[in-house]
Amino acid sequence: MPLVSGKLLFERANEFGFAVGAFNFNNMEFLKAILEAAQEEEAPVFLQTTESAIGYAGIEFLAGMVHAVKDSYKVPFALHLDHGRSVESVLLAIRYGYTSVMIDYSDKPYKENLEVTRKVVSLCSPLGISVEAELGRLVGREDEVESVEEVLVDPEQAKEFALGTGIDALAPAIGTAHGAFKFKGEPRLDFERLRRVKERTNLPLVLHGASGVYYEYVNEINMYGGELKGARGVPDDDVRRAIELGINKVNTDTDLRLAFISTLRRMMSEERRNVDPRKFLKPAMEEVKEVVKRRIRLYGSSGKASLF
Ligand SMILES: O=C(CO)COP(=O)(O)O
Ligand SMILES: O=C[C@H](O)COP(=O)(O)O
Ligand SMILES: [Zn+2]
Ligand SMILES: [Zn+2]
Repeated sequence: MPLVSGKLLFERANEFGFAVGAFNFNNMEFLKAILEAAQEEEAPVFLQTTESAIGYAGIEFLAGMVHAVKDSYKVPFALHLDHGRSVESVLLAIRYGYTSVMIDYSDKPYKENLEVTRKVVSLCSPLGISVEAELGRLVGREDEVESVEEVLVDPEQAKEFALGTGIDALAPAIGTAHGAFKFKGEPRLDFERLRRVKERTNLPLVLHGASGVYYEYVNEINMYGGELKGARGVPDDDVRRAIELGINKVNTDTDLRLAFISTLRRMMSEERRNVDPRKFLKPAMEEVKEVVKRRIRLYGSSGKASLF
């Protein structure tokens, strides 16, 4: 039971009005931290890997670990390809037993996004694999953008795209960005746009670039030799509001990285004679688990494993 189709997670979350946490992993430490946090919170989760995670560890390791431990956990989880950039990536994920994929052609012309996404749905849907796609673009604070209209999702187009592709979930760009530097000034999400996308599509919606970039971690990193001045994330209240307006999957990667790196930086500075990596990695893994639990609670998905 634990390894389930993303379709199931998306449908229940949309029906019951909460969001499932989607957490990125590249190695055993993050995967274990996510699964243990989910188990303790009795929450469903998406375990997700990007193409660069696959480039780093190898898909056979990443998928292999998930398949090897899947019966040791009781909560339902999906193995998801995050930001798949080609049909080949999707085919590879299918071959390795992923139960959910994202095809991200959002930076290509609309028609191309529509056609490729439709093709991915035709490949995945008969296999019970869910498909997420993206409309609009997520831009970092360093990107030069002429106008907001140009990069944020168009609700009317979202409706047409949903009908034209048959996707299971849509990631609408509403003003967030990936990484630790999301906003130049005050955080600003376009909630009205989100409300309209939900109204027009009634699809499960996904919030990318949602990390909180918590002050404690940023501060600790800066204290122990890091350089993250000006880092800024999405406030918890904005995440809650987005979920109220129809977000059903929230992607978090940066918060896990910050939890991990802040612990490593502190430990390596404090334990100067230690040469056993496990003595650094274990507390870093524990801190990742803590932040995953914190995020799961924020999403309202604690205890929701019982719905499956
Ligand atoms: O959207 C994400 C992965 O797809 C991660 O976003 P963050 O960088 O805010 O954690
Ligand atoms: O897509 C969002 C990720 O946070 C970036 O991940 P990546 O460094 O594995 O590509
Ligand atoms: Zn994208
Ligand atoms: Zn993303």
